[in-house]
Amino acid sequence: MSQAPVARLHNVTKVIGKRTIIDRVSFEVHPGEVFGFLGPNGSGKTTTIRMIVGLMGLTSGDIHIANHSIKTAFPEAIVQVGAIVENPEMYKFLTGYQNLLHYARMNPSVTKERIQEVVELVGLQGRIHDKVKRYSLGMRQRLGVAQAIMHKPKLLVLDEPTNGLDPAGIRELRDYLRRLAQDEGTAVLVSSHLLSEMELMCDRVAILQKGQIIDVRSIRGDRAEGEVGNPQLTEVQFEVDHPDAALGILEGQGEGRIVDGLLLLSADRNAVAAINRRLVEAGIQVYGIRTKTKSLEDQFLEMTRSETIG
Ligand SMILES: Nc1ncnc2c1ncn2[C@@H]1O[C@H](COP(=O)(O)OP(=O)(O)OP(=O)(O)O)[C@@H](O)[C@H]1O
Repeated sequence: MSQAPVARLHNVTKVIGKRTIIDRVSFEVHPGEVFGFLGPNGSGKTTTIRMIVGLMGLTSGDIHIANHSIKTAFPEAIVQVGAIVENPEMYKFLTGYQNLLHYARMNPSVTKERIQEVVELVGLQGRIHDKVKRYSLGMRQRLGVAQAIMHKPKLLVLDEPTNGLDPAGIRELRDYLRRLAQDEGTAVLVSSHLLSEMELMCDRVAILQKGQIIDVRSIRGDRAEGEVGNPQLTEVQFEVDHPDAALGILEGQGEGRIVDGLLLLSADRNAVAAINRRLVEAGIQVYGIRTKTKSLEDQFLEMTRSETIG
């Protein structure tokens, strides 16, 4: 991507007491991108987000927002951030519009035209003059997002925005976040512990495990409609006469193991033919080869399984 990143985390580390909660986390979020911050409960998503939005200091490393360091140029950096980290405070006895007007008064740069614009962006135009107490959870969240983007921040940060939403609410959230990213060029950072939701919503995800980033990957673009997951990594099953010998021959060709007399390899799909040739040339009889494309779901579960086992 050629455009400068809106958010750049570089070796962000947080130590609380003697525990390193966040360990050298680095990633970038670009303009117009919906970026997922994915990790199991307790992996450190909220802590990282609190540092990005200035609610918590860093132990080391740095965060740049629109090229301003939050350590050395905090006011310039933070003005470019809109966020919903905890539940947004709304006056339930006022209408959605009155709530937005109330926040707009605190920020002289926000015009009535801008309020109208954000109301349309989040799709609340039909209900904006209803009292907030009559809003569903999804509508309250839209109002929260409308409020967070009123001052045209370059970065919008939402911590677990799908929590409590039904599938229709999640779909709507996805649609208006994409509209926001496309129409206003906003970089959107959303956290979640649910991969299935991130796959529907995001262009890229970073996977966090025990305070460390273990993977950053694209999850859109190269997959067909309805197909889930990234087709690059494949689990290949080789049925051979001597699995142990075959495993030895393939040492260094990717992760391998023997299960029920079958040799299982995690390998790039394109490498399968070369692996087969190597086995045959070494005198191994190959009776069958089966490939199974690992979905991002499989990989995420594999990556995070150690977390639950301990
Ligand atoms: N102020 C604190 N003092 C001590 N430990 C903390 C503090 N804040 C967070 N932690 C610990 O840091 C780890 C990461 O917590 P964090 O809330 O960032 O994770 P998370 O990925 O957002 O999880 P969840 O989805 O459950 O909120 C947890 O083990 C938590 O207990």
